[in-house]
Amino acid sequence: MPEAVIGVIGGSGLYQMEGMSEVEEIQVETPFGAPSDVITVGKVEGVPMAFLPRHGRGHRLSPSEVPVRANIWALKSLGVQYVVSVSAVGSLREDYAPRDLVIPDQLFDRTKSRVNSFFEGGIVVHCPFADPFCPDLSTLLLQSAQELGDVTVHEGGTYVCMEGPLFSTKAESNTNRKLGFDLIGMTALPEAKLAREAELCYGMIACVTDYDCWHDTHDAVTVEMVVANLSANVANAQRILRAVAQKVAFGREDAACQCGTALASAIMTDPSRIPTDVKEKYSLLVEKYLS
Ligand SMILES: CSC[C@H]1O[C@H](OP(=O)(O)O)[C@H](O)[C@@H]1O
Ligand SMILES: Nc1ncnc2[nH]cnc12
Repeated sequence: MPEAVIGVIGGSGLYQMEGMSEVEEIQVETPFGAPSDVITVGKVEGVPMAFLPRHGRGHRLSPSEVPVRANIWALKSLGVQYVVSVSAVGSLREDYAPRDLVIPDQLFDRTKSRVNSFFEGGIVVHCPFADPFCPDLSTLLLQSAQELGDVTVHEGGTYVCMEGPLFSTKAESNTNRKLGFDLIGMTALPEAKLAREAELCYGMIACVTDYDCWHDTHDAVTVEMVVANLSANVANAQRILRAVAQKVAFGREDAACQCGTALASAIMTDPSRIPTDVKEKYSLLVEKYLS
């Protein structure tokens, strides 16, 4: 199997990575089934990258249907260390305007029916998650966006993840604003949690597509509005990805973040009590701690 240092999960409007060379399409199987689609592995600016469209090509999977465990496992199995999510988001504050980009730094979970962990069936793991986004990767994303010089990018913000697929009511949107949330979307969770369990650095380029439905002088969000604003943003997201790929090309051996050791003191179960078949199933994630 080809290897890649950086994995990109393309959200709404981003179904392929432009400018990739030496491209191979790989159908990866995982203990959690198949990912959203084939994974495209190739080189971007000479750096090996894996690209996966979160909703599948043609946007076939709703946010609740995305096979998140398979997606993260598949990227890990390709050697990925850095995962960048590109996501369409609604803005809950005036100064984060449609077509701006945001590198968020916090998440709030309002999902209702999603599996949040890889670990089950005889192995219990509690990972730290106070800072859900990798600070190092987020800094690289921010710097790369700023270096473009012609995009508006905001540093930080709390993304509240709703279940969807319907957009929020006005009561929900206004409440989310009062609670201090900055952005709303439907897909960052459990993706960020699973990336942490897989010891991957996870960061997001959030593309603001609308003001949800709270803003008196803007129409409530529609898919048409999202798509129109996204097409303007996706090209910029790809420019940032090209720059970031070059900055992470050599992997994270000297990284300051803790992402690569997130499981080091998180496995609660007495190793002697973990059944052999469970150890085997999870070897991609836990072998270095259990052998
Ligand atoms: C098409 S608007 C709603 C849709 O867009 C976002 O998806 P993604 O994060 O994959 O870009 C949002 O979370 C919803 O799934
Ligand atoms: N307003 C919104 N609510 C939830 N997800 C979104 N994705 C893009 N805009 C959104």
